[in-house]
Amino acid sequence: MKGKYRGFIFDLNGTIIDDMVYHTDAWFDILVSDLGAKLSYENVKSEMYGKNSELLKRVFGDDYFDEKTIEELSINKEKKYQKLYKPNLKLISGFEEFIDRASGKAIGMAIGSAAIMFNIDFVIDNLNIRKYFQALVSADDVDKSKPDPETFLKAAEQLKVEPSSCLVFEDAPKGVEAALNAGMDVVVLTTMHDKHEFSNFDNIVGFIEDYEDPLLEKIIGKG
Ligand SMILES: O=P(O)(O)OC[C@H]1O[C@@H](O)[C@H](O)[C@@H](O)[C@@H]1O
Repeated sequence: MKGKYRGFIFDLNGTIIDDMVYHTDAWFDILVSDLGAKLSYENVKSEMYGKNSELLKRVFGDDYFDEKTIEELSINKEKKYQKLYKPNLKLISGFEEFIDRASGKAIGMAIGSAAIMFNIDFVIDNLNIRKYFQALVSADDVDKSKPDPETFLKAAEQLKVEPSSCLVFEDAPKGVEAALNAGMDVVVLTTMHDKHEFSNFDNIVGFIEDYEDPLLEKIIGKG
């Protein structure tokens, strides 16, 4: 496996930071408490993929909100999320050491997220990790988000690495599906979903809890 990959593409939420519970809480507040959607907490969790606009249209129907309202709801959700999560904002264990080593081995590094840039900026600037990434692809940069492959294909293009030489780091089944659609292998972070939820996929090279896992040494080598 060592030397197979020339680009690493990281999902953001649940992959670089362990924050999915804060997204679920913020979405539950907006969708259920404020807007009256008939969804359980578990339903909210399973609807939470893709762009905010895609999620709102999936839950309420395509024509329920105008674009201006969708934009406002999306920003309100992220402000709520950032307020809830900020006191706990931290990288998943071993992440910075891992990307620092990968950078030293000339592996290109990107973020490919369904989050809007407002959230990507919030994470990478507060944690001071912007310097590691040569490409950032957010919800604002694609027509269709995950499970569509556009996010990861754009990241590969910006890194100037063939999709087949990119390794994606993801925590969500829809993200693994997006990587499969892009022709990319995946390492799955088990922060939010159990292993059995990924049994349909054949592009997974391994499951890790954090970046201290020995699997990563097999991928980039020692030192
Ligand atoms: O693609 P990522 O980085 O996991 O981000 C996904 C999440 O990004 C959040 O900003 C959205 O509001 C969530 O609904 C979505 O699940």
